[in-house]
Amino acid sequence: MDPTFLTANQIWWWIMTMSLAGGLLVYLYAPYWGVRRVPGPVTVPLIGHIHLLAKYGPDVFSVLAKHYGPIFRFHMGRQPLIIIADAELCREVGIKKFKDIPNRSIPSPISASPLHQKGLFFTRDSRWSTMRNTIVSVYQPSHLAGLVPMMQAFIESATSSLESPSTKDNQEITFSNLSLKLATDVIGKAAFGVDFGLSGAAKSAASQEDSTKRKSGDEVSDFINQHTYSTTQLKMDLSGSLSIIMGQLVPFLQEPFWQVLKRVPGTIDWKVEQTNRKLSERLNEIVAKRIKDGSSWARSKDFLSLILRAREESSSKIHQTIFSPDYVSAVTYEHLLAGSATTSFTLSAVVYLVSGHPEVEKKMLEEIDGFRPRELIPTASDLQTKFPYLDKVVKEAMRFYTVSPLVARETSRRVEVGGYILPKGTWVWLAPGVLAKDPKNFPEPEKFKPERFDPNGEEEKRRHPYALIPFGIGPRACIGQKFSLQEIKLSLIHLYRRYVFRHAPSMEKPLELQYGIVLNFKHGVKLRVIHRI
Ligand code: HEM
Repeated sequence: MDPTFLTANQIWWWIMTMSLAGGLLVYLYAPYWGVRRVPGPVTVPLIGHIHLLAKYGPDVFSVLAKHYGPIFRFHMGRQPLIIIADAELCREVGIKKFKDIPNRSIPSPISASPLHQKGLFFTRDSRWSTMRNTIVSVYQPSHLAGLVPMMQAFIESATSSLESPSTKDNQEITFSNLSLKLATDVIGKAAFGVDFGLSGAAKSAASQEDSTKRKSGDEVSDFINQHTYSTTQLKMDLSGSLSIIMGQLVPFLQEPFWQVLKRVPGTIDWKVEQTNRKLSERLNEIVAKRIKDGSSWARSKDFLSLILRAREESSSKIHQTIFSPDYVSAVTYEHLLAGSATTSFTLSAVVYLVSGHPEVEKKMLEEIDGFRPRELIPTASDLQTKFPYLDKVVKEAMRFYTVSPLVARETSRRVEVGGYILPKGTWVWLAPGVLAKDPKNFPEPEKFKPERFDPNGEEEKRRHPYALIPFGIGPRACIGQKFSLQEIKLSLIHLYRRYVFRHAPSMEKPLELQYGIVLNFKHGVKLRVIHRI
């Protein structure tokens, strides 16, 4: 046979191979093509820019913003993100063009988890607005004000170990553990009406209005372990499960990988599946029981009861369908997810920063000590109006360590942003973490200076109104903002009436952070406790 001629079979294989290679190239480059005019670094096939995350850590977006300007491309594997690193452009995306960009993109760690997808965070369009309008009523100021005694009871409980006679000055504690237990207990009670009992002995006010019997210790810690595992596996870099990694690199392979690996005992995917299934079953049980018990939760003020009541009272069929039991479970669980790690991180960040800045600590103590009598628990209104310096300290800590440095959005139609036309389905991510370190709005951004928020100061007057957006922006901004600030300020007042803190010798310098679904402390916040009284 003449070797220069190919057989029909060989030609067929050649065409197939070329078509597959061409198809794969189109698949890998299609999302890039629509946004190719937006500037960005050169992409590495398959991994995109993920290696830059490893190189620069959480600062990667500030580094890229300096180089490429206020709007640039960052590829998570095949998926381009259009990063918005400018306050005015954030206003454009989050508020002015909200109708064109109303939803969040669903990152691959979430796409395999219906539990995480059915909450408010990832629901879309009209389902989201109906859910949000109902849920928002739970955050009325009068309801939040009524939560102060419950929050205070958990704060006292969580900090009671610091007061024990055996506790000596200079005792070293991992404050971030204490604050996570506290925040999880508070949100567990507020969301489910269940006392998880992590913060120590449950105190009276927390237990009094408890319509649900306290669960046994084992059952609760099991639930919390599952919650922690499920949350910490939602990783954005390449350290998650194999199916999540595939989802980052070649998204269409995520589902088949997940379907296979979740059946293979010992793999992370299998463990995640087991955990999420148990978590969902547990949540569905709580919801089903609450629906069955009917009148017994009629006066309960927890989030789950309020949602169920709104659902019962609504004559609208749509309402009942939108709040089907699985969505009620998801949205209630989401509170635990969205409200515990974020609030706890912020509280720990404040205490860590104040411990290293005695001049800030002095002013804060003067203000807290000036609120009398000493035993008086501030009301919600006191918290909002009588602690202006504390407000500045919390704001500055949230600027210094922005717990959600990125806020995900997705275009619903073709839209122009910052001079670029973005096709429908483009992932547009706001970068509050970059804005917070922009010297245009925050001179000397690496200095911890609560005074920069002085309303009469030049810096505050000159600053763009959306330069600090740790809770996001526009109609989709954080629903729990007032809830968490109330809890954080109440905790700080309780703590600083009794103690001050210093960095423990075992605390690393500089502080190391790690990227998960939100920012976290790599080795915890370790402090020495000094009694004031
Ligand atoms: C310091 C504490 C917190 C921080 C920094 C924080 C931050 C955020 C951010 C940045 C967003 C995205 C906003 C956007 O897309 O514009 C968000 C959304 C959300 N947060 Fe928070 N959060 C905190 C506490 C809480 C708490 C305590 C809860 C629940 C009680 C909560 C529930 C939610 C929910 C449900 C959403 C989704 C809202 C929607 O899509 O309509 N968060 N949060």
